[in-house]
Order: sequence, then C-alpha cells, then structure tokens
Amino acid sequence: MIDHPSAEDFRDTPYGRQLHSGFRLLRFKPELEREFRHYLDRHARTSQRLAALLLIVAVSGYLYVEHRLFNLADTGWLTTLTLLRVLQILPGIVVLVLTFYSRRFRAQANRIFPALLVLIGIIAALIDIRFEALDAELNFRYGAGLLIVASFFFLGVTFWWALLCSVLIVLADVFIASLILPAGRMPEHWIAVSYYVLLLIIGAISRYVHEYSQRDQFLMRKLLGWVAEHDALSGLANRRSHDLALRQRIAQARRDRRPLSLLLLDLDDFKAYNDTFGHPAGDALIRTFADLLAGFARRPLDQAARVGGEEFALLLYNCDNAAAQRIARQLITALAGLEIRHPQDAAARVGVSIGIATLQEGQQPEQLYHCADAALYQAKAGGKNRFAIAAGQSRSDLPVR
Ligand SMILES: Nc1nc2c(ncn2[C@@H]2O[C@H](COP(=O)(O)OP(=O)(O)OP(=O)(O)O)[C@@H](O)[C@H]2O)c(=O)[nH]1
Repeated sequence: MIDHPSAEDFRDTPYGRQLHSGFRLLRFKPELEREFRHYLDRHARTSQRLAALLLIVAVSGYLYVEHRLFNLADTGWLTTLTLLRVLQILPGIVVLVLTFYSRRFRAQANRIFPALLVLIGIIAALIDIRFEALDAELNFRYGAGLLIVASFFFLGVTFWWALLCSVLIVLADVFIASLILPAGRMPEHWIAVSYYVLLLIIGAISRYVHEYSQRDQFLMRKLLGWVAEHDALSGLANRRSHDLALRQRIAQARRDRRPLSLLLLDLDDFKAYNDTFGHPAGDALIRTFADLLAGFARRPLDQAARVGGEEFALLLYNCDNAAAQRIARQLITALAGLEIRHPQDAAARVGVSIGIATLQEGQQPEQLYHCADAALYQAKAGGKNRFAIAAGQSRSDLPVR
C-alpha cells in the first residue's frame, strides 16, 4: 500500500484505488496496465531509436576492427562472424527505419523488441563463446552483458519483460557454451556467466526502482487529470468538463445530424434538508443523487455532471425531446423510489426539478444551457418535483406523481 494522502481521498477513482492497493509486483489492474504500457511506449521512443543507432554503430565498429586487426587463421570463422555481426545489425536498421516511417509499427514495436533483443543477445553470446573456444588473442567479450543492461534501460518494456529477456540471454549463453566449449573450459566460462548474472541483478534492481517511480508518477498524473475534470464530492464531471462536453457534443450532433438534449436538475428544498438533517447528510444526498444520475448517462457520449451546489446536468446524445421527457420522468420516479425523507413533511419524499432543452438549429452552447435553465425555473415555479420543457419545444410541465 502506498503512503499518498491522495490514495485515501480518491479511492473512488481507478487511479486512487490502484495507489491505495499498491503495486509492489509492478503490475496494475488490466485496463490501467494497458494505459501504462502506452505511456511507457510513448516515453521510450527516443531511447529505442538511440539504442538501435548505438547497436548499428557499435557492431559495425566491431566488424570493421575484426576484419582489419584480427589475424584469424580460421577464415571460415571470419565469414561466419561477419554473417553473425550483420544479423545483429539488421534488427537495429529495421527498428530505426520502421519507427520513423511506420506509425503502425511504432504501436506494435513493444511486442517485438524483446524478441529482437534476445536474438541479438544470443548471437553476442555465440560470438563470445566461439572466440573463447578459439583462444583468439584479441576479441570483444561480454557483448551479451551489454545487451542485458540494454534490456533494462533502453527498450521501454516493463521490468518483467526485461527480466525475462535477460534471463533468456544468460540461459542461452550457458547452453551454447556447453555445446561449443570443451568440458575443461567450462569453469573459466562460469566467470563470464557470473559477470552476466551480476549485470542482471544490478540492472533488475535499478529498473525495479525506476519503474516503481514511473508507475507512481503515471498514477499521480492521471489522478491530477481526473481531479481537474471531476467533482470531488459526487465523482461526476465538474462544471468545467460539462462546458467542454456541451461544446463538443453540439458540434458532433450537428455533424451527425442527431438530436441532443440537455437536462438541468436541481434538488428541491435542499437548504431545508441541510438545515434539518445537517450538512453531512446533505453531502450524502448529493452523492446518492449523483449515483442515480450517473446511471442515466448510459451511452458513451452521454454525460452526467454536477454544475453547482445541488445542481446537476445530464447531457443526452442522440436523444430527442420526447425521449428526454421519458428520461426525466424515470429520474423523478427513481428518486421517489429511494424514499428519502423530505425535511419539512415527514409524509413526503425528497424530489428534483428538471428543465429540458433540445438543441435547435443554429443554437450556441450558452443558449441551449440558458433554455434548459429557464425551463428548470419554470418547473420550480410550477410546484417542484416535475420537469418543464424550454419555451417553443413540445409542451409538458406536468408533475410526475
Ligand atoms: N451539504 C451540502 N450543501 C450544499 C453544497 N453546495 C451547496 N449546498 C447548499 O445547498 C443549498 C441550496 O439552497 P437553495 O439554492 O436555496 O435551494 P433549495 O433550498 O433547494 O430551494 P429550491 O431550489 O427552490 O428547491 C444552500 O443552502 C447551500 O449551502 C454541498 O456541497 N453540500
């Protein structure tokens, strides 16, 4: 469990829940984990390209030196070595070219990077062991070790993937050594293996600490975004995101030629409720009503928001005036069904007044909001616990009882 004050405050959000339950094994709940991997991928793009470039430059350099300086009597090995070096460079070139030219590859890259790295690592181990067997005076050793380090820091894959890659490289090294080296040379080779294992442990510890703080930062950023867009008490969208959604949905409704309705809702006699039952009970009522309202924003483009103290908005996409009236009626009935005691009349229940406006030709967001607000005023003036429709739209301001 993480020691963030926000973890406790925002347990209703996926980010707060994850902060609260912790992630010592470096794993989030599936949906968050997917989001985190996209985030990791976006941030690792530059280091992935640099790693590919470094691989090309370093291996080309080795190849050049091996050809110019090595006096390899076994020319068959020099040919194989050249082939293996080219095989090591190729994935680097492919990665570099594709990440610059193909968007689709960029999105898929994280899946194949580990496989490419293991392949390059196995080739590096093979080259090292072959040199070891040949007893060549000069050779570039411990290439597999460099790849173990790279897997932890350059790929933008998670700790667990990097660990898996590194373990596979070490195992492949031991396996290839057991095939190529005479039995008497194995003890000497274990020194190289111990070096790889040490690099693996150092890499894994550093990467674990780094990824832990990356995950923490990711959750905090997401939480900050959530706080900016939501109302802390009810968990619904706040006024700011309602204003934004209203503008976006109007533009979308115009483009798609779909109806759009806005319901403004205001809990009745809320001041009296606060005065009679206390402010905390008032807060609880706001939360209860918010939960009820959220259940009416059923489609992806619908939105339930808290736009003021005890004022709410329900934005319904592809919903004409008749459907909006049906929903308003259902809402009033559902609230009555909760049987929340009225502050002034023990026999009555808490109710809500609703103003409905449906988007008209050429109407601006402020005008639509104003129409719904005027209808809400009409519903209040007409006796509360009812809905009213904006002037000029189809008539009905009858109480739902
Ligand atoms: N508990 C609680 N009360 C709030 C909150 N925000 C605003 N209020 C209270 O809500 C009350 C709103 O009162 P009014 O605007 O007079 O509305 P009303 O009493 O519902 O009257 P009608 O709308 O005419 O039915 C005020 O007393 C505010 O203090 C909040 O977050 N929690």
